[in-house]
Amino acid sequence: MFIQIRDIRFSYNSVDVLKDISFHIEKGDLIAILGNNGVGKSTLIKCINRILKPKLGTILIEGQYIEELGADVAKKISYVSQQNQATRLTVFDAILLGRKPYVSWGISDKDLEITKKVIEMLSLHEISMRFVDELSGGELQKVIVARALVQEPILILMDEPTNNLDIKSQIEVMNIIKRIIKEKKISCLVAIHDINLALRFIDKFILMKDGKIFSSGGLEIITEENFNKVFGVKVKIQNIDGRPFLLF
Ligand SMILES: Nc1ncnc2c1ncn2[C@@H]1O[C@H](COP(=O)(O)OP(=O)(O)OP(=O)(O)O)[C@@H](O)[C@H]1O
Repeated sequence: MFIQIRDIRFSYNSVDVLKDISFHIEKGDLIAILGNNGVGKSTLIKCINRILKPKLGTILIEGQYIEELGADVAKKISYVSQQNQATRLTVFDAILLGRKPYVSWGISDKDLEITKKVIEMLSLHEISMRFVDELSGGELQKVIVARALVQEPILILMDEPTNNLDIKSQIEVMNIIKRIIKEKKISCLVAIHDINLALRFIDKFILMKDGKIFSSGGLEIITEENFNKVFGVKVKIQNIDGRPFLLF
């Protein structure tokens, strides 16, 4: 298996937030983590990225314990966080920063080459010399995704990548994520609040409730019964153009 998350437990002070979380991620998977505010989505992402240290449990990346990877974790996993500060850097430099895990004695031709390729891939060439703090929310988000990509990870963790974006930018960012997962044969785990956006673009889900996985799987777990229990509200799910759509 590509990535295995086994029996993860995590508490802030003595409050248990994650309780025995286990699941696996296959190559090419795009998985949405869905659940109410405070259920532990961000905490789970931070545990996988080792920003937080779980109290119990193991994570295996391509069969290797994550602890054994040391600083090389940053070459395997990239992280798009909820808060992204716009800085006084050009788009090119901000994306190049994603090569940091590989830079030892200075920036190499390979670092520049990969950065240029990703800029091309995400059609950012026209804004590559603009300052990041002068970009729109959607442009900035694409830059953040680009920075995660130049890291050449096998897994991208994303915490609300479409927050504060208009509909057009949300669709654009989701399409980019889907395309990249397919082209690069990597995997992506996304915590996302916009359920209908997730249902439109994503085919695998982890439904979280009370710090646990309530259910995980494909579109078959997207049922009114599951959603009523997970979100604690009565919802209706309808099929529109072959995709489920949530009404509430
Ligand atoms: N640094 C912290 N110290 C103490 N408690 C925290 C800390 N960060 C988060 N928590 C608590 O842990 C629980 C899980 O938080 P987390 O941010 O993982 O949830 P989430 O599902 O991502 O929420 P949201 O959907 O609102 O982003 C919440 O009850 C939250 O208040």
